[in-house]
Amino acid sequence: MIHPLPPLRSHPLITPGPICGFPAPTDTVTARQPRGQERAITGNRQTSWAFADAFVAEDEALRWARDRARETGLPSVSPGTGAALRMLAATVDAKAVAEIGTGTGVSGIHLLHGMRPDGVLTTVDPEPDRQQFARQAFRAAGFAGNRARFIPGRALDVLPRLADGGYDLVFCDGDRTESLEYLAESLRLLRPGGLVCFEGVFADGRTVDSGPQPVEVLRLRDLLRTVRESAELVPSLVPVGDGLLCVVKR
Ligand SMILES: C[S@@+](CC[C@H](N)C(=O)[O-])C[C@H]1O[C@@H](n2cnc3c(N)ncnc32)[C@H](O)[C@@H]1O
Repeated sequence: MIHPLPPLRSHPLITPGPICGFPAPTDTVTARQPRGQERAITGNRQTSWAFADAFVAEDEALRWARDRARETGLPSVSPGTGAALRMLAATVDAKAVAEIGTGTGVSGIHLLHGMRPDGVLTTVDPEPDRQQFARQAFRAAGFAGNRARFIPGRALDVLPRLADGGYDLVFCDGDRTESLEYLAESLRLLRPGGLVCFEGVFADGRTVDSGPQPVEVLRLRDLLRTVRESAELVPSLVPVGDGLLCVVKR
């Protein structure tokens, strides 16, 4: 006997009414003039971008960590970038993740959510006050103290002390002028099949701007060229947040 599927709305995980900011259903579509249509599509693209960035909801601990970052004028990963990091950590079944640039812990919480329940995040930042906020945020998010190892210091002083091939994922969100050095260190730290991600490679649009650019943008371009030309790497530049460069080490 075939049981008819229940209507979608009656599923316990699906709430009736507008969800995730979808517009209300409509029966009528008004024909538009071509120019109006172009404007609408451009507007829809921006709305789609904002929709994608807010697609995965953030909890109280993440909001707290974001507020601490905002108070100190520190950028943190966007919700969409956080969701991508969480998904990527889950995809590689990450047990060991290294993070450059702890900040107040926004990216760290997302990474920990995606990692295995016994996974450990090693996070490096020269500012102990920021790491202290991150420690509190991780606790508020429900992670046991042994899930994170906080190392105060600059990445290029600390990373050489970490084990070769011992990491599933490296997330780089520190000093953009050191991007190429972070790549070299990350490739040493990663196991084959591991993943390195770089936050902020669009540099607010300056990476593709033809005008004169600061050294951090020139280094980001060097990074992009290097990963694109390497036969050992599988790169993808994901247009989320301010640009997330993801690179798999074969
Ligand atoms: C953009 S914030 C990181 C935000 C964090 N990933 C988040 O989403 O919450 C950049 C951080 O990198 C740190 N930083 C700057 N230079 C660094 C270096 N050489 N090594 C490691 N971290 C560095 C800064 O102190 C700052 O906390």
